[in-house]
Amino acid sequence: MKAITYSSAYTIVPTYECFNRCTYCNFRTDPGQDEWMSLAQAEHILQRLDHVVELLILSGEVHPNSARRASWFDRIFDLCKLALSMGFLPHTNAGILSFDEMAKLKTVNVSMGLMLEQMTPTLLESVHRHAPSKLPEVRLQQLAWAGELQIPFTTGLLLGIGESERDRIETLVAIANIHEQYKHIQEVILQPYSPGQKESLSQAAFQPRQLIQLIKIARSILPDTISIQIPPNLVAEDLIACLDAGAQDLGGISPHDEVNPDYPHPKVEALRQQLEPQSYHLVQRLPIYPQYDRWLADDLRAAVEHHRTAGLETSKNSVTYRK
Ligand SMILES: O=c1nc2n(C[C@H](O)[C@H](O)[C@H](O)CO)c3cc(O)ccc3cc-2c(=O)[nH]1
Ligand SMILES: C[C@H]1O[C@@H](n2cnc3c(N)ncnc32)[C@H](O)[C@@H]1O
Ligand code: MET
Ligand code: SF4
Repeated sequence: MKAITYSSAYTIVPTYECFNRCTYCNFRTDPGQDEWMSLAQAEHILQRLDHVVELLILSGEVHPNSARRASWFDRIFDLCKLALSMGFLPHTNAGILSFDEMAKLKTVNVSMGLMLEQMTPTLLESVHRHAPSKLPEVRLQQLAWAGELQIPFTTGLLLGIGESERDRIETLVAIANIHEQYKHIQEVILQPYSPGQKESLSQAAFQPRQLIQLIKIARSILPDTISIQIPPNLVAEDLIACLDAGAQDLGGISPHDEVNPDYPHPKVEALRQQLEPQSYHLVQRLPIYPQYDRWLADDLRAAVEHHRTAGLETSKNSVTYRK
């Protein structure tokens, strides 16, 4: 039996407003068109969650020069603090951050994330023409800063947005290189672009056959300690083939996929039933991988350790985490 991991997650969205206009996005609204999530609203939601460990804070972006940037950042910080105080483990992906913002968020997150997406600059003339946050060198710099700050980090590729096969390999090599320097990448998401209702791009989804091939290539480029994550709701009937190719993680399983709202996440029990007959054992993990616990400040490390021991006591399906 091979272990396949997932995280029991819930996603909150501080705001859907975003100054970028990625043509494949089904998430964003225009700046000023969305009311931000209040702490009271968040508390109301969080109080009702059962069996959720990870709180994923996923946000649209307010322009760094906007007068509202500071209050946007403060809201995200406060939401993380609230989540921690209620026993959840926060993982934030709020797009591009300043070094100072990233350093502050490290104090209230057990891990963070940002998709590198693709390194090729050609996309700046197509899907990212109106998305200043998607400059490849800016995103690569974010990964470097996360490394300098010793933040356990999740990144990944967005596939099928106009890149070539060679571009994908270059992006994987860029991730491997930055990890070589800082050793901070805990997982890489291979995210097939999947068309939704709201976007303007509206092209065919990334081909499963290509995804399976890419998982094998990624496995040969990335070190073994980096887990390859695939979203089960976007690969549907090809899930087992993806696992056979070397993917080991299914990411955060939450009631809604906020990024791909047209593709609901399968239930954990349904996934388990799909995996077990194929000799794959579904195991819950935390949003931080055990080898990074030592990078956390004392309060965060205590929260994580609480979950690791609680998990071992209450679930016969949980992993024996090794230090
Ligand atoms: O439900 C989702 N979770 C997404 N997650 C959540 C992710 O699966 C988990 O938060 C991490 O694996 C940590 O447990 C992301 C996290 C990142 O850091 C970067 C990108 C994503 C993308 C998605 C996504 O499209 N849908
Ligand atoms: C949270 C991450 O989700 C990815 N993302 C944004 N839109 C889509 C889509 N239509 N399909 C798949 N992934 C998407 C982006 O790479 C973003 O960084
Ligand atoms: N805006 C951020 C990004 O694209 C995170 C949310 S995307 C729906 O990287
Ligand atoms: S993908 Fe992220 S950066 Fe791009 S428009 Fe959507 S929310 Fe904004």
